[in-house]
Amino acid sequence: MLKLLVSNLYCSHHLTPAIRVRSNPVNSLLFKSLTQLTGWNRSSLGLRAFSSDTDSSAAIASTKTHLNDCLTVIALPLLHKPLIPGFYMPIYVKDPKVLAALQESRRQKSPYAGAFLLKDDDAESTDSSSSSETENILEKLKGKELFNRIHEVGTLAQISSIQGEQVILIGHRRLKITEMVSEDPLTVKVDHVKDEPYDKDNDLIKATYFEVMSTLRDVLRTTSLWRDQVRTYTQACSLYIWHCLRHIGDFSYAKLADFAAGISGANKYQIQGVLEQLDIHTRLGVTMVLVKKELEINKLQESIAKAFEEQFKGERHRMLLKEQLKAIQAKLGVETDAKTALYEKFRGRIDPIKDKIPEHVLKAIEEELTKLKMLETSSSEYDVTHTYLDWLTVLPWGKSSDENFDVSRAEKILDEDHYGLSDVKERILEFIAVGRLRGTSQGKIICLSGPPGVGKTSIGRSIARALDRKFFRFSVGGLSDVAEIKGHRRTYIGAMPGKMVQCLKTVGTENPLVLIDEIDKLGVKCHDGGPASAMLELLDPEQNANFLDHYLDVTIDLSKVLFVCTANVIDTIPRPLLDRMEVISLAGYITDEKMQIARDYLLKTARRDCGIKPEQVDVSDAALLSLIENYCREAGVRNLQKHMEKIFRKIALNLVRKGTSLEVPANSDVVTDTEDSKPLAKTDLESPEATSAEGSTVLTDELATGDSTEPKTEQSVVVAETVEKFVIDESNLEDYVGKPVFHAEKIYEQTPVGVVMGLAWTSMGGSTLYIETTFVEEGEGKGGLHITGQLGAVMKESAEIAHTVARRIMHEKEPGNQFFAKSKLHLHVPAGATPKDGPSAGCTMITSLLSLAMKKPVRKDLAMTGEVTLTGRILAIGGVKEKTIAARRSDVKVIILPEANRSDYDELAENVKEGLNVHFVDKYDQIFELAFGYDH
Ligand SMILES: Nc1ncnc2c1ncn2[C@@H]1O[C@H](COP(=O)(O)OP(=O)(O)OP(=O)(O)O)[C@@H](O)[C@H]1O
Repeated sequence: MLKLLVSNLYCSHHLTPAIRVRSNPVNSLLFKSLTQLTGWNRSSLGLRAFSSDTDSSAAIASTKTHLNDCLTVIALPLLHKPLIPGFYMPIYVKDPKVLAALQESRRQKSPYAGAFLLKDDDAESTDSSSSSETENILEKLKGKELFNRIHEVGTLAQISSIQGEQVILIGHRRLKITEMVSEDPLTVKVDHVKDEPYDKDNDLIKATYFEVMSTLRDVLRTTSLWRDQVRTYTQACSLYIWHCLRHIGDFSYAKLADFAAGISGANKYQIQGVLEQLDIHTRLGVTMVLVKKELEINKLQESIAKAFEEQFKGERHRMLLKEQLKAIQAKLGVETDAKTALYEKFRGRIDPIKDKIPEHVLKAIEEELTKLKMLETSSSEYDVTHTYLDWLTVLPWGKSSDENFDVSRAEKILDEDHYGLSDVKERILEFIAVGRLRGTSQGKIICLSGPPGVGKTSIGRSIARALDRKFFRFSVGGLSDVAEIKGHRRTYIGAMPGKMVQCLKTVGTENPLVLIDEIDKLGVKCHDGGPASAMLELLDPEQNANFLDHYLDVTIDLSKVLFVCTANVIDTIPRPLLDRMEVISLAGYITDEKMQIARDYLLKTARRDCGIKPEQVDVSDAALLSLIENYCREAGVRNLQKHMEKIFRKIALNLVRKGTSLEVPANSDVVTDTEDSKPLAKTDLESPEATSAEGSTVLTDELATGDSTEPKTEQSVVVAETVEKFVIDESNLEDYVGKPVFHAEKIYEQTPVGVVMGLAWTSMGGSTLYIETTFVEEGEGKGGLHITGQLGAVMKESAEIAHTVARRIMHEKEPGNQFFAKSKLHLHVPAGATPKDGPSAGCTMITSLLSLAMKKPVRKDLAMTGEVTLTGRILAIGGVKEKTIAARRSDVKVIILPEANRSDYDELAENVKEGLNVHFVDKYDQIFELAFGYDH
């Protein structure tokens, strides 16, 4: 309707007299834009004064014939609406005979024809017909049949131009058919119909005239399409409207009625009614009804627009509104093929699972689908809706993998994948057993904490395999943007959902096991603590049943997801998160354990990954031990694994160089060794990032199938005839991995006076460290302690306490000893570059100071740990397991631990405690005896 209005208005010759053109820049712009919008040129816009009922029409096209002479004309049928005098109308003439006749009449300087509206046939509804169907109707209608189908009253039309089949008509005056002259082309005799005379001063006519005029002004002002175009395209249009409005007053009563009818969105019969109406007052009355209706429609559109705008604020929704208006305007019910296909695709996704999709999500999907139908495919809003629907419909609504709570199977898988870790495995089995009894393992967050490379991630993967859940991993180390977790709002360009939604899409089930790596390195320092609270929202079983991703904008249920977090230390995990977690600690491995892991797991995996057969390599135990002790002194086995890979890569290169390689790709996981063909902990399709360097804060993710992937053994492998065997032992290890990085951890074979070994714990695991004290100078009143070694505040205080306690003990043991009173001492903790802190070195410091004061070294192979109070009480410390393992690594034979840690020690596995002589103390005096008594 509005579209018609625009086309009529632009093309109306009624308006052209109103534009008094002067040559100035604004007018030039005006005509430029009008010609752009209408496709008309300057002359065809009829810029000179033009009256539709006078001879001056010659100004538009040079004609010889006087209008009054046009009494026999070719009858042109009009399909969509009648031609109102003063308006132009392009039509398509397919019939070559009619076209030729029209061209001939132009050549003879009598370019006129009669334009008559076609009556509807009951069987054909031309309004809804497509253009091709319409052409068919016109092609079929000829001669008498056509004569019977056209309205009697029509318009004398000037043939302004003929381009191909397009003929442009300009309406001049009303005609009435009197008789048919010839059939092909249909030619008719016509009378020129005159308006009935009327009294210009009649108040009733005047009032109707003004009412039509003011309503018309309102229509022009309120038509949103006009306003939009004026705002968007060109200022010249506003000038144009301004001219229209100003000069409507210049129209005669009859012309005003015609103009109003022409620009209204009324249907063709209503306009035909205006055309046939010769009584001016009645014509004005009828058009008044039409324009008032137009105004009402405009107002309705306005209020719909406002309501929409209020409901959906922001640019995105304004665009949506525009699209909807366009859709209304064009009355488009036809979708493009692409759009229909897309619509069908989404329908195909949701229709089979409708009952499983939560109601609120289904509602959102349906709304978006309706919107998609109305949007233009070229609009940006269409793309946004398309992507949004893609996400909403692709999520695994109601789709879960069947959970397996078979404890013995789980035990087998855990053992298959990991050596040792019996306490950890036990905890996991307990967890699975509870899941079996409850029927679900929901509502728990497991946190695996421990130093790098101890197998936290791979344990997570094994749990997924044991439970038959899909596996997804992502790291949150250093993450500070909440959007990574909760997604971006859809209004942002390139908006994406958060990691969790991406995870669900990737795994395709509602109940995966999600491993969140490095939760202790979550960026909590950001001003609103965003990531931590977003994490809480994600992990907390109370909240995650209604997790709101900003992009999805509908809540999703994450309560079926099993979350496993990993952390190096638990101190930095935000407290509310930690409270909800079930922490399982992995302390690190002793040398024996590493040997087992290296031989039974890492070596085989590394060899297989390099495509080397078992009979081609022999790695001796001595070589493995040397690797562990001299190259990879770490709590975990990551570095050890890297060294193994390095060795096998070198062997692979040698094999290939010597041409004795197997004829399989180096990265193939084909093995012929049946002994080695048992599955080795591979639950997933590992991404390269999954084995990235320690401490990496790069956000990575990976997908695992959760299914066991048995190594392929059947594939045929051609083995070279002579298989060279590579033997790796201590003597040639350097050729493969270079010079040893570490030498013995012990700096001293026998600790000298003033030096005592302590036990420390860091996020990288446990380690041994020496406390060294030495005498600086002596003098009256010079007693004091200088401290170095990058010690933190707590450790510095601990040194001061140790100095005081040592002085008191010395005073008790040797009352005359003035050593502490007169000596300036220096206490240092190597290595100087490593920052250290904590109170657990208190007892070691006292012992070191007393050793110096008494000039007596402590007993051999002794290490200790414990916090000391000013009165000499020994308090509990943390990391007993890590410290014990570190002591074993350094060949310590005697360790002193606080009595309060006895139970922690008792819980340790026998192999960890093996060969250790442990003493539990609660007073420093006991340590004094143990360190200097030598008898024990
Ligand atoms: N007990 C074990 N038995 C067999 N293999 C192990 C064991 N512990 C660790 N590994 C292996 O060591 C490698 C490193 O383990 P993983 O990546 O799981 O360490 P992590 O504790 O997650 O380290 P980070 O804290 O750096 O993420 C893996 O290949 C893993 O299979």
